[in-house]
Amino acid sequence: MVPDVGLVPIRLVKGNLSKVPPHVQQFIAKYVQICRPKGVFICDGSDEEAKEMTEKLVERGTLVKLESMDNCYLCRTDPADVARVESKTFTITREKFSTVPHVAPGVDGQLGRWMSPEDAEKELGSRLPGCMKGRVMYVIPFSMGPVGGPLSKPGIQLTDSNYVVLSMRIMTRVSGELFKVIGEQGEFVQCVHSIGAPRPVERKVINHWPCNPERIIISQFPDERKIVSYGSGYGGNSLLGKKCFALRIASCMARDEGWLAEHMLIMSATSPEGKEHFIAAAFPSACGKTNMAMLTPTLPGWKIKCVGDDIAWMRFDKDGRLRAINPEAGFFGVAPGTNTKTNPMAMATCSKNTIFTNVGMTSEGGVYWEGLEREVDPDVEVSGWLGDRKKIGDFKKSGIKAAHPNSRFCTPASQCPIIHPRWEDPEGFPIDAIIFGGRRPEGVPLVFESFDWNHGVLLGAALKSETTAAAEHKGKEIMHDPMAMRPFMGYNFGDYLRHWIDLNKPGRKMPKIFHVNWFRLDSNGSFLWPGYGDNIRVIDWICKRVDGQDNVAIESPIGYLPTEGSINMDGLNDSYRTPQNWQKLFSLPKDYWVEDVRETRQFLDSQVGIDLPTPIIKQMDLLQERIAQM
Ligand SMILES: Nc1nc2c(ncn2[C@@H]2O[C@H](COP(=O)(O)OP(=O)(O)OP(=O)(O)O)[C@@H](O)[C@H]2O)c(=O)[nH]1
Ligand SMILES: O=C([O-])CC(=O)C(=O)O
Ligand SMILES: [Mn+2]
Repeated sequence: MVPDVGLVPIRLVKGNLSKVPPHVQQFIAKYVQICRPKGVFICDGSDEEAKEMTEKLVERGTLVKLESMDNCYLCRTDPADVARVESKTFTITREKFSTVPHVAPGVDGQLGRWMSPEDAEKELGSRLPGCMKGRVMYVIPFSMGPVGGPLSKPGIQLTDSNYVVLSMRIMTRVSGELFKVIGEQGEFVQCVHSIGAPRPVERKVINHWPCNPERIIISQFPDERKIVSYGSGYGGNSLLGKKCFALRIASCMARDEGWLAEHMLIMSATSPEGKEHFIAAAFPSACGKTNMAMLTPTLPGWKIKCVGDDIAWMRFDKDGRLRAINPEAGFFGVAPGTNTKTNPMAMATCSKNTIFTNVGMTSEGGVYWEGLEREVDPDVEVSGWLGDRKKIGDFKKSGIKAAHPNSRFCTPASQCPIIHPRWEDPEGFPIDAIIFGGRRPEGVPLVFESFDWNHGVLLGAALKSETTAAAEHKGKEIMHDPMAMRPFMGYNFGDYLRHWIDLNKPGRKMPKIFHVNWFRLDSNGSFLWPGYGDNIRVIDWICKRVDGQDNVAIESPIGYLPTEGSINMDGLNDSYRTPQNWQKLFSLPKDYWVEDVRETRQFLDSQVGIDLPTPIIKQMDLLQERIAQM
């Protein structure tokens, strides 16, 4: 029920309600009525607004100014609020099976979590009323994609967290202009966020980071294009434009409107001959998208340009090309492991105007995390994300991490030195290749190519990876993460696969589909492949395939593999260039693959059940037959 605006006093702290279209006013009024903030602040996205807010947060202690950097700030969260909480993330639809597949009886479904509208009302009804008492409700008008662009979508986020306001300004396009756009278009995605800590707070506030981790709920209502998130201030839980909107809600919009919303980076690779190829790649969280999107090539003559590092919205144009935009405006990147060797472009990007969360801070007011050992003076003292002060070496010795493994930088994409000069082109870029990949310590070669589109969709559906710190999982295990979308699926995964398969229509130029694995290990546990900038060697091969070179690939049971020597190893350490190493990188142990495909089949059968599209079942049959004959 939407209350009459006239009946609800919207006490404005700042901003101008007259520019806000009536239906947006109603949305605000409804949640003022429910959440009871002490006032409403309508954001305009201006720099002054950010400056004022930042100063206030520094005064309060929520942000620490990083004195040796340019307009950079450190935020430390409550240690109980450091990652996405998949177990508390739900999709709410009337019909259960529009959200989740028909899993086999007795099987615990892993592809999406459904909640009934009645239960959602109960859960939210016990949380939202009065949840913003004593706090200001900020109204953030934002656009995913360039404002007003043909592939773009607007949203309004209500939040009681200033950290979220500042981060949303970096990650999305926040602008008062959007009230006009929404006034004209009508539609917008409703995003409601509360940290769940009304004043006076009942739970002890740690690190000036009020939150309510015991009661977290992240709820998506695809039919209403609405998101309600409660209890967490962190990342994908709270920056609602990102995973909740641009993946979970947008994948439903994409299903309805015939396009794709995917957990993919977008990059361009220009060969020494000057030919530019556009690539989209899906790897699960913390598996290398940001790194690949802006890699520094070690092969001479290649140029990489970054379009996006996490999310791609893609739609076929009238000429049958799949065009991709990056709906985001910033990078929310994993800090540990990032340094001037592995990812110099990310280091340059986050050297100014950046908010760091849960990293360490040097006594000089710089940042420190695991991976920066060689770039920070070893004699300098670092205060870790938990507040303990030690020298770098002592962190190492004690086994305590200076930065949380999921600590992040939140930084404007426009600052990336190799951002594509047309990265904000509202029409997007034509994708030549789609890559899937994960952390696969065993059995899976560095790169292979699907035989065709449907086989490629199976590669995505069968994606697995070792778990990382990006979500609440404990320990390392190989987990299925189909299409790198398991935590972000907005609807029934069987329907989603069907949607992918149905995209292949006559007259369309379908991208080629590949699978990569930078993470295969030697018997002594070290990586067989140098990774990072050397991944250009694999991209080089992929581009050759896109250009139709037949002599660089041979058929194998799992797809086309590079012919020996067709990956350029020039300049690599001798140990990488031996035939033995090639063998280790590309071997297909039969026992491993027999078991892998059996396990994948069992996973898809039990998890997707009768919703599994016939073409995927057929692809599984073919794969299993080919492997049996190995
Ligand atoms: N060995 C190896 N590690 C890599 C490579 N690329 C990335 N990594 C490591 O993987 C971790 C995550 O990399 P990111 O690029 O931030 O992952 P992401 O997919 O963007 O993660 P999200 O932002 O969570 O979606 C970092 O610690 C990297 O150092 C690679 O080619 N080889
Ligand atoms: O959602 C987040 O918190 C960060 C992210 O990009 C991911 O986990 O894939
Ligand atoms: Mn991500």
